[in-house]
Formats: sequence, C-alpha cells, structure tokens
Amino acid sequence: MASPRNNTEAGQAELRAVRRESRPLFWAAALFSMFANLLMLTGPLYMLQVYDRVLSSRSVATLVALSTIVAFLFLVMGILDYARARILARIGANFQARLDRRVFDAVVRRSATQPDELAATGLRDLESIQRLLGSSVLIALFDLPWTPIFLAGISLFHPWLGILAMSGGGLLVIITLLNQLSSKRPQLEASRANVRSELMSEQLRTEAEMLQAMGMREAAFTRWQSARQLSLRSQLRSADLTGTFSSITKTFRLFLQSAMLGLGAFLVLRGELSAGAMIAGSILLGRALAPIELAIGQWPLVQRASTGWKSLARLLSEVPPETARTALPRPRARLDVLQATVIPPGDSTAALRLISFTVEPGQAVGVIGSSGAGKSTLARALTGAWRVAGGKIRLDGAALDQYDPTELGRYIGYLPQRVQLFDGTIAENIARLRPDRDDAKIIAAARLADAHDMIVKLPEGYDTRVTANGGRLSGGQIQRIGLARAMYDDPVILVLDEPNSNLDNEGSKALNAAIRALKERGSSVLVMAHRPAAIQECDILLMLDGGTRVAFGPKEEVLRKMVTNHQQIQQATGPGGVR
Ligand SMILES: Nc1ncnc2c1ncn2[C@@H]1O[C@H](COP(=O)(O)OP(=O)(O)OP(=O)(O)O)[C@@H](O)[C@H]1O
Repeated sequence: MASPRNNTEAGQAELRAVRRESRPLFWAAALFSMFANLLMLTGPLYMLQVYDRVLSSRSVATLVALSTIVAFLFLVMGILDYARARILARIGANFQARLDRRVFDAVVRRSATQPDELAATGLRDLESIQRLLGSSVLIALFDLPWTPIFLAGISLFHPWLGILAMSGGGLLVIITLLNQLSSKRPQLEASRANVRSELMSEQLRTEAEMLQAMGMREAAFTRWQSARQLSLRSQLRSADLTGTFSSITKTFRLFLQSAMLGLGAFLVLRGELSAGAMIAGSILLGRALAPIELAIGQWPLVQRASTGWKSLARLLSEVPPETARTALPRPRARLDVLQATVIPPGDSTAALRLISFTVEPGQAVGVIGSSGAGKSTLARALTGAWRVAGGKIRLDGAALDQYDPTELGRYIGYLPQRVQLFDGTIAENIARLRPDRDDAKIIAAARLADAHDMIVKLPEGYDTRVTANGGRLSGGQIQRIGLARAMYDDPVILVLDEPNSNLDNEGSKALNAAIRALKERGSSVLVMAHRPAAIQECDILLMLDGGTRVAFGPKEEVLRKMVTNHQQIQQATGPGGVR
C-alpha cells in the first residue's frame, strides 16, 4: 500500500513548483529584510551616541548631525519595510492566482464524482496559504534569522549582557517550539470541526424549504448546533493555548528587557559599562525578540496554511492535471458502447456490467428499466461525468477520454434527473454560463425545448434572474429551461434522464417534437425513461435490469418481448401456475 506521503508527492511537487516561481521575489524580500534589520540598529546606536557622546560633550551640533542621519536612516528603513510587505503580499497573490484555475478544476472534478471534505476545502486551503504568504507572520519569519545575531551583538557591550540575552532568547525559542507542538492538534481539530459545521449549514440552507415544510427545523438545529458547538469548543481550546503562549512570551520579553536594564545598571555602577550601552542593550534585546513574539501570536495562521498545504497537495495528487488533448473535429453522432462496466465513485460494486450497444446518427434510443436498473449511471457514463471502469464508450470512433472535456461538453447535451440551475439569468443558464453566449442560439434552444413562450411571459423574459433552486420557477419550467440548456449550441448527442418527469401533456408533446427535430438534424438522442410518453419518438429500446442489458433492438420488438415475458410470468404465477 502506498504511504500517505507518496500519495501527496505529485501535489507537493506541483505546489513547490509554483512557489519556486516566486523565488526571485523571496530573495528580494530576504535582501530587503537584511537591510531593514541592519537599520534596526539605528535606534540603539543613536541612543548610545546620545548618552555617551552628546550628553557628555553637551554639543548641540553633534546632536543635530546625529539626528539628521538617524532621520534619514529611519526613512530608508521605513521604505524597505514597506517594499518588503508589498513584495510578500504579491508573492501570496501570485501563488493564489497561479493555482486558482488548477484548484478550481480539481475541486469541480472531485466534487462531480466524490463530493467529500477534500473537495469542499480545496479553495479555502489555497486561500489559507495565500493569507500566510501575505501576512506579518511571514515578515517575522524573515526577521527571525537576525535574532541570534542581535543577541550575540549584545555581548559586544558586555559578556554578561550577552549571556542574559542569549539565555532569555533561548528560553523564548523553547517556548515557541512548545507552542508549535502543543497547538498543532487542537488547531487541526478546530479547523476540521469548523469545516464540518460549515458544510452542514450549507446543506441545511439549500434544503431549507424541505426543513420548513416537514417540520424538521428543530431537529436540524439540534444536529447543526452539536456540530457548531464542537467547532466552537475546539476553536476555544486552540485560541486559549495560543493566548497562553502569547501572554507568557510577552510578559517574559518585557521582564527580560527590564532585567537587561537592571544588569546594565549594575555594570554601570561597577564602571564596566556606559549608560548609553545599558539603554541600547535593552532596546536591542526588545527588537531581537519581537519576531518571536509576533510568530507565536500569529501561529494559527501558520498552522492553517500548513494543513491547507497538505490537504491541497493530496487533492492535487488525487486529481492530476488534465493532459492537453489534440483537438478532434466535430464528431458524427455515432456512439459505440463496448463492454462498458461502470462503478459509481466511492462504491465497490458495478452499477452497469458489460453493456454493449451502438447508436447511429439520427437515432433515438429509449433506455428503460426499473428503479436502480442503472439508467442514470449510463447517462453519467455517456456524458463522461463518470469514467468506465472497463470497456469503452466511443463517440464517432474516438473514446470519450480522447476529447477535451470542455469540447466534449459542447458536443453532448445532458438533462440530469434533478435539474439544478445556477444563480444568474435564464439566458445565462441556457447558454451554460458561457461568456461568449449567442442570443440567437439561446432562443433557438428555448424554442426547441418549447420554453420560449413560457420565458417571454415572465416579466423580465430571458433576463429573469433565477437562483440555484429555480427561484420562482415551477418544476416543469425548470425542466424546460434545463432541456433548452441541454439543446444549446446544437449538441451531437443528447442525453435526457427522465425528461418528462415534471412535464404536462403539452410539455411532453413539445419534448417529442424536439427529439424528432434533433433526429432530423442527424443528432442522436438517448432518453432514460419510466413513462411511455417519453419514448414515443424512440426507434430503439435498451432495457436494463440490475445493471445488465436484457434487451436491445427495435422498439416494437423489445416491447413485444416484454409483453410476452409479462404474460408468461402472469401465466406462471396465475391460478394453477407455478408460484
Ligand atoms: N452516486 C452513487 N454512489 C453510489 N452508488 C450509486 C450512485 N448512484 C447510483 N448508485 C447505484 O447504482 C445503481 C443504479 O442506480 P441508477 O441511479 O443508475 O438507477 P436508475 O435506473 O437511474 O434508477 P431510477 O429509475 O430510480 O432513477 C443503484 O444500485 C444505486 O444504488
């Protein structure tokens, strides 16, 4: 079995490659950090000079000269600091922009087959990395290498001061490591619990109508509340921990600064140190330890980004990038299904087994069978949404996976059993949200689906805004818009899963007219159906049972066979028959 590390290696490599693209910017940030940190010495050195030189010489001219230099150095330091923050923010933005498309595709592809937590958090994980890259904690991490140098620098004032600074700094580093170790688990739990409660609230929101209608609000609230409380509890635990470490480091740093001052004063009294060095040492210590304090305070950001990175690496490994495919010409409507076996994602048993049949251009095939026979599974496999585990599905001779998925989507029109619209106008929905939508094609598709008259009767016609669950549209209206969407831009193959489940008589007639029109254009149509009205225009019937093909042939022949079987069963089970 592959170890989890191996499972994420491809994704890790992909993420690292994108991060590497920002290497010059990282170097620039490191260089700016070096100068900014060197300029950090301005304050302590100024203090040293003022105390030891200006005050003893009582020279205003020296003070003015020193102050002018210091003002200039502070200005440079400010500019460097500002530039560095901008560079880091851009590294984060670049990282996100470069991966947005890839992660979005991976999330959609994963959600289509396996809508799990990994898919749900993909985009959020990317955002958490971007947040870290543009945050002040990253700036602190750039400053951190300078901490030991500053601490060692304090020894130049007096070895004892150096010893105090380095042992104090060492203690703070130990506290940082303890913080990292102890907050890792609570942080992880908090973010997991948060994702679960958010996913649940999302689902409850989309099913709000049902919750309301079936009096499930109380029960749903109890369920959601327990997820929410779990999330809150783990968030509190992790915030408490970070807060504790933050307070410890802050208090300890302040104490250490005073201790430095105290030790400095003692050394001044013994005549081993100047007053300026005493103050400068204390200030330098504060500066040196500031990045540690900042890193601890913002550690949750680091941890979130680190878990985000890991789960993103897993997602990208499990959904590898699609290889570019040679563009194939627009296919003819010939479909060959050869020994196709389909296993629903996340399942272990096949829902379709060794199915073979051929559809010629201009033919309409009705796919019939009882519930669970595998009709919708076949529809999903024909559209390429689910891959075949064995066998092949060929469109005009080429296997479906030889087509670019976007192109394939254009050639195949699909009306799923449960039509879902997108937030937007009716026109946008019919045009499949394509930015290059063509009004003439939208209207042609709507006319074909007999939806045009219904749409123009709405107050805002094609520009009526609809929501994901249809908004103010009826079930039949949604289905007709779904049908128009499936027929947009002249599909080569049209797959309709229970297209007339919500249609009235008129709608059913229009559907049959549309199927006839498509056949005349040379397209092929597959209709998964329960009701006889839907297969009226079908020349061929494919009958499925328990995921296998039990009959395929001209409609009358298959129906006759069904009737004969039915009569035989009736005779066998009727009075005097075998029971
Ligand atoms: N997403 C899924 N995950 C796991 N198994 C699934 C999934 N979808 C369908 N199945 C299984 O595949 C089998 C065939 O289901 P399918 O939806 O294709 O049947 P159907 O013929 O379309 O039924 P109906 O007429 O009720 O729509 C069923 O046993 C079902 O449990």
